[in-house]
Amino acid sequence: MRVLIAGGGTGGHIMPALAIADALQKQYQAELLFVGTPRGLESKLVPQAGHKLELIKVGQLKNVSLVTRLRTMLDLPMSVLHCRSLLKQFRPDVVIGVGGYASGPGMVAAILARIPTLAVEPNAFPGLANRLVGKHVSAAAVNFEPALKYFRNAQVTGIPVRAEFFQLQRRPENGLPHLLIFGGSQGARVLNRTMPQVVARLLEAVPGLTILHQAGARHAEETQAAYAASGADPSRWQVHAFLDDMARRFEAADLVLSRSGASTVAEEMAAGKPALLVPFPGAADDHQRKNAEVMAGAGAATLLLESEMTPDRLLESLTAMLGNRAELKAMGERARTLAHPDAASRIAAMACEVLGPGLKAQGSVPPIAR
Ligand SMILES: CC(=O)N[C@H]1[C@@H](OP(=O)(O)OP(=O)(O)OC[C@H]2O[C@@H](n3ccc(=O)[nH]c3=O)[C@H](O)[C@@H]2O)O[C@H](CO)[C@@H](O)[C@@H]1O
Repeated sequence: MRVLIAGGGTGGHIMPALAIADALQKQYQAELLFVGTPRGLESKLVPQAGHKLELIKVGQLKNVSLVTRLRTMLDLPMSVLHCRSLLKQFRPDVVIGVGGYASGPGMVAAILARIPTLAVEPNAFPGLANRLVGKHVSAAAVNFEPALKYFRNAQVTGIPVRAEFFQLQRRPENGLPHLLIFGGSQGARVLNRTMPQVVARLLEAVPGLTILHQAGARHAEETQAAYAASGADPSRWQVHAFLDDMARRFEAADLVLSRSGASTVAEEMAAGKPALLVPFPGAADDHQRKNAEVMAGAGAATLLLESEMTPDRLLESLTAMLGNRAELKAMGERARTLAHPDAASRIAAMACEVLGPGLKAQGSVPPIAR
């Protein structure tokens, strides 16, 4: 079967797309083509993973000036036409839209050409592209239940997370507490600025606590300096620019303080880690807040809005959470029940399900577990 995967932008879109591609190749020997934009992370990550990538021009619509929005609107028919010619050349049996810039034109072109489509939505509130095509797709795979209503034939499959997040050792009952702080791939300025103001008091309030803080490449130096100037015992905290071995870092943590990007939250669920979530308020349509609400609603995380996050409120929340190990453990277990270890294979199976019966008969397509 031939599958075209459209979309990208940030790691949050492209990482799940690559995992789905992997499952499609392994389970169904699928032939793949990615369609993305030159400014998205896909232009680096997709060729690196050994896949073919076609680039189209698509502008931004969210959180940009009116002029940029108008230009994007004017460019859109051209992007759809470009996708249409790619569809003619590649002749996919199904088009998967993973959200992000190239997803909208790719899916619109497929729907107009009556090619089966599968939308993948990582966030609790879908992005603009997926909201526009949601009711016209053949089926949709979503990460969170609140997103179901925006699509036709939608199922909660979760989004793929690296396998090692599911295989972590449980924390020892009586070990010294450890806090992991990270703000997504670029770090979170508000965490970088607020933590140094409270770290000395936090370490005093929670005996034995150690902290690992990922600050992002651009802010690591100043965050490190602010921690150093805080007077906190330097043997009990570390600041890093980026963490390559995130699963191991999760394993060592009793609590994670983070943003609530879709993959971040999915990894916390997979790892069974309780979290204090501070959604990025600038995320399109405030979707990080909705992602966080799903985890908090299940009793697996505490939600702290950036607008309400004074240093004292942050200190209070961290001290209260770290001071109650039994509750942290229970929250972690609740997080684990929300995880979806079979997300990639279920999404690959859904891609097969939306094909016509003739094509389905060519591959061994397992029924979708409901
Ligand atoms: C600012 C913004 O709009 N971000 C969006 C973007 O998230 P973005 O791609 O930034 O964030 P996600 O939380 O989805 O993923 C971050 C990924 O980076 C990894 N990581 C991070 C730091 C580090 O040091 N090492 C490391 O490996 C994490 O383990 C995770 O796998 O796409 C997501 C999926 O649509 C959205 O939910 C987010 O709201």
